[in-house]
Amino acid sequence: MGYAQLVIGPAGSGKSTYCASLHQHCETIGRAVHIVNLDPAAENFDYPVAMDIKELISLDDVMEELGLGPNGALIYCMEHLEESLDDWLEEELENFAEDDYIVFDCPGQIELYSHVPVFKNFVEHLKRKNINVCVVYLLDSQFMTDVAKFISGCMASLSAMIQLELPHVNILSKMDLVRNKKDIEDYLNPESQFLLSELNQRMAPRFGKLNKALIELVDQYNMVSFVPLDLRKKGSIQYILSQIDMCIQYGEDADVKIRDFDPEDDD
Ligand SMILES: Nc1nc2c(ncn2[C@@H]2O[C@H](COP(=O)(O)OP(=O)(O)OP(=O)(O)O)[C@@H](O)[C@H]2O)c(=O)[nH]1
Repeated sequence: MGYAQLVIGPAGSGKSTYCASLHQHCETIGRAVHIVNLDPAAENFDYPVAMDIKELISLDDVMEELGLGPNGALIYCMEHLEESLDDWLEEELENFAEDDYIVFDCPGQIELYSHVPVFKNFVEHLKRKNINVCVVYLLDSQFMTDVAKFISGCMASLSAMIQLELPHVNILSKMDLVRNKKDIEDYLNPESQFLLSELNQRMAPRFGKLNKALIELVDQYNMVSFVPLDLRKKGSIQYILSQIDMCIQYGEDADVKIRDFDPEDDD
């Protein structure tokens, strides 16, 4: 049995930074984790790259040779990955041991998880290899300055949840940039009518029913349960890792002791 995280989220939400911090943390606690780059446009990495899609195909080559723009070229690259699941991916996965823990750092184009079936097929392939996969969706905490951005971020996460049908952990990234916790509490409290009243204020009255339905959808899918990630706090990444481990049943048989961590603690 192997284990994997599929790290997704909008562009710039902090996916690669999370992967690098996770790698560093695992190194400190003596736990093996392999980070894989699945972004054909990525250039610089703060973690050792265990496997790289750019060895299969690179965005620059596709743009140059096919005369495509960045978005078209990205879709082309990912469709090429999809076509190469049984050969390139299969061969690359052979370099890992059966019970290895792999973290896939994915591109930020959100349509890859909502419209295009590439990641659906990618995770199906991993499942056939007996790998337990968890989706880790990062949302930038700065989205919580704007109700429309927050709702669209939630909807994107929800689409990925429905499309990929995997255990799913939502992370609120860049918590070090949140000056006042009160600012985000309103967004995360389903009881407060804050989101609905903000949306209603923004839009014409005829959208009232639509706004209500959207907010109910967010509540029903438990989308408000975000785990905060504050890289300044020592226990933050370990807390997130333990949540994900639980989802994919990693280390169930091992005698692992994880210090209880309260994400609200400052140390
Ligand atoms: N303050 C702060 N900045 C962060 C944090 N995480 C990421 N950043 C910054 O946010 C920017 C984007 O971070 P990345 O990790 O490259 O984000 P990404 O989601 O991998 O981006 P794409 O690959 O473009 O989709 C960089 O400038 C990071 O330094 C964080 O926890 N706190």
